[in-house]
Amino acid sequence: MNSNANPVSARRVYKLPSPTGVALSIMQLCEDEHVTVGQIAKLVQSDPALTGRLLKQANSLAEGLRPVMSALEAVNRLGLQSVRLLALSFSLVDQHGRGECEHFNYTLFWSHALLMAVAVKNLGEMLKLGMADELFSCGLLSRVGCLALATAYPVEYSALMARGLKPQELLSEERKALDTDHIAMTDRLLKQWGLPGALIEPLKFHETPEANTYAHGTRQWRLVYLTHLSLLIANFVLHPSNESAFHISELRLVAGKLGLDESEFTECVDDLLRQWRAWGNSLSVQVKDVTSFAAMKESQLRPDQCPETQWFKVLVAGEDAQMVDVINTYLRDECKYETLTTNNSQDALSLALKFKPHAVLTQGSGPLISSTRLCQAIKSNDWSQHIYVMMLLENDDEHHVVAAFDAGVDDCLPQPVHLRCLHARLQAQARYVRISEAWERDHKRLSMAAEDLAQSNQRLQHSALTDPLTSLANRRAGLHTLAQAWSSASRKSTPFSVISIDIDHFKSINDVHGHLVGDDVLKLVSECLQKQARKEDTVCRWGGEEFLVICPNLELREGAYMAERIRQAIAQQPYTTDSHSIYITASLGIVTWDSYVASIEQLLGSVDQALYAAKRGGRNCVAVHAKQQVRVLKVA
Ligand SMILES: Nc1nc2c(ncn2[C@@H]2O[C@H](COP(=O)(O)OP(=O)(O)OP(=O)(O)O)[C@@H](O)[C@H]2O)c(=O)[nH]1
Repeated sequence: MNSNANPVSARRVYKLPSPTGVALSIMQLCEDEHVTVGQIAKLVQSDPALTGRLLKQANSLAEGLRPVMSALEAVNRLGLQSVRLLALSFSLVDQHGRGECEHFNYTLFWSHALLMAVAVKNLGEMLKLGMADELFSCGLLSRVGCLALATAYPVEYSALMARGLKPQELLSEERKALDTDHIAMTDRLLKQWGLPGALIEPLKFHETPEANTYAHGTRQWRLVYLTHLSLLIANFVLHPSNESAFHISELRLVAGKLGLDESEFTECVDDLLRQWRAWGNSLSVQVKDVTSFAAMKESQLRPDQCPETQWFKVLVAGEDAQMVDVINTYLRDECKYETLTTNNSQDALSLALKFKPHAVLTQGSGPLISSTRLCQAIKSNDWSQHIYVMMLLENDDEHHVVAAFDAGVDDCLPQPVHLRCLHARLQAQARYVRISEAWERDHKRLSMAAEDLAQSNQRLQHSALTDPLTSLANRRAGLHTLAQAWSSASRKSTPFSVISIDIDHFKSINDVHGHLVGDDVLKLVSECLQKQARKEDTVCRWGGEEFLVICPNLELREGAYMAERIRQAIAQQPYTTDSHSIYITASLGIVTWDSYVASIEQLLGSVDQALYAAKRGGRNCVAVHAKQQVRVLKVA
């Protein structure tokens, strides 16, 4: 495809945030595998601001160590990879403090990014999830995709920003408008700049942690929640809202998921707020003067700081300018609502789209049809149908009232409007909005808790039935499978075979090479068994160095072949280290269900007898228990 055909993608090629000057030279020099610390330190020295910031970083990491005083010492202490990432990060902060994208708030972006940087670093270090400088850069650049979109598409992105989208709407709107989104852009840039892949991947889920597919509790999973928690902290500090109570409980919930208790978490947040302010001074990034997390929580929750109605937004649309003005002044000054007005009902819908009011007052003094149309339009859109629409009727006769309700209004008031009546009705609606928002929050919290519970139940169930060393089914799960196979075989009179495998002289492997090697040998044998088993077979660790393979629909003859194949596979796959190989063999017993076998215990007793016969027969061989007799099949 001709790239010029799409001006947006053409611009993308060269207009992205990138390091310049000394930082760029450092990044280029670091690509040379023979570069020395001295060469990098010399470059660092040529930029006094960078030297100062690296010294600060090097000294902050080294509690109790002698303070470093020179660029060379700082580079030595931090390491080349850290210096590279920090130089990149600082350069981006310096270069992109402002830009062309009119409605993109560059100051807020960096303030937020810096708070995320310190949060990811501090919490990540506390949770032992990575190296401090890598975590810092990862946090700082975790949303660099937003800056990239503002840089690459200043006009289009400015239009998106002007719409005041909710965070959860931003991604899809970016994709619609730009055919990409900030998460994809962040991913692309971080890969290009060489941040560690192990940090970049989990970062993709920092806004939507519930979408991650990592196993619960793994490092990757914890990194997802670490970056999500850092995002919540930064949002809480920098975007206080009337939903503070909800955000605080969300913060607690996520901190709890990461195993942080309340006081530990509060202390850590206070500490990172202090460091955020210090970094703000050093990087000339504007930060908020926040004293402590506890104080913030309190002030955000104090009713006098957040009047009960300040959050409630009303759009007043009507052609009678004087009346609109009177109503607006009353709602804004007396009722403390956030208001917006228009005298043109044609504009009202597009204004509603931007302003996202909780209520729309439409005045029917002009042709009633325009108010009715506005109401129909509001009620027919997904995004606006929940908005409370009140029509102010010039004439409250039966015909007009019915027509208004037919159009979908939620309420009507006759003119002249009694302002206190209007207020009372809007108050009732505000209460309703509050209750439904609280219900949604509770619902979300409950679903999160239910999801947690379901996950921990799953984990419990899994660990109750799984051998932790080999991840095979354990004895308990094996017994359950045996019972199922037994009942199916008795019902349908179909055969099933059980093969018992015991590693030969395993004790001496432990004695000679140590238990860790012994463990590895057990894992190797279990992998080998899984490879040899059919899809419908169950391989389980029966105990110690003994395994059981339960094979439905397998007759004795085929079972004996399979046992022999297993024996050979184990014998042909030694455990190898750099210095030596350990040759492993196993003895195997096999029995097939037959109607003369009275119980599972008897079946297990028979397979045991076969196994001991194989051991007595010289090991590394298969013995069969059939027709009340035991026979060694083959001695290797
Ligand atoms: N490394 C390791 N060793 C284990 C584990 N479970 C059991 N063992 C060891 O397995 C060894 C089994 O030894 P024995 O029962 O004497 O059997 P063996 O040495 O294989 O001898 P034969 O079966 O007669 O060939 C013991 O030393 C146990 O301590 C485990 O999970 N890891």
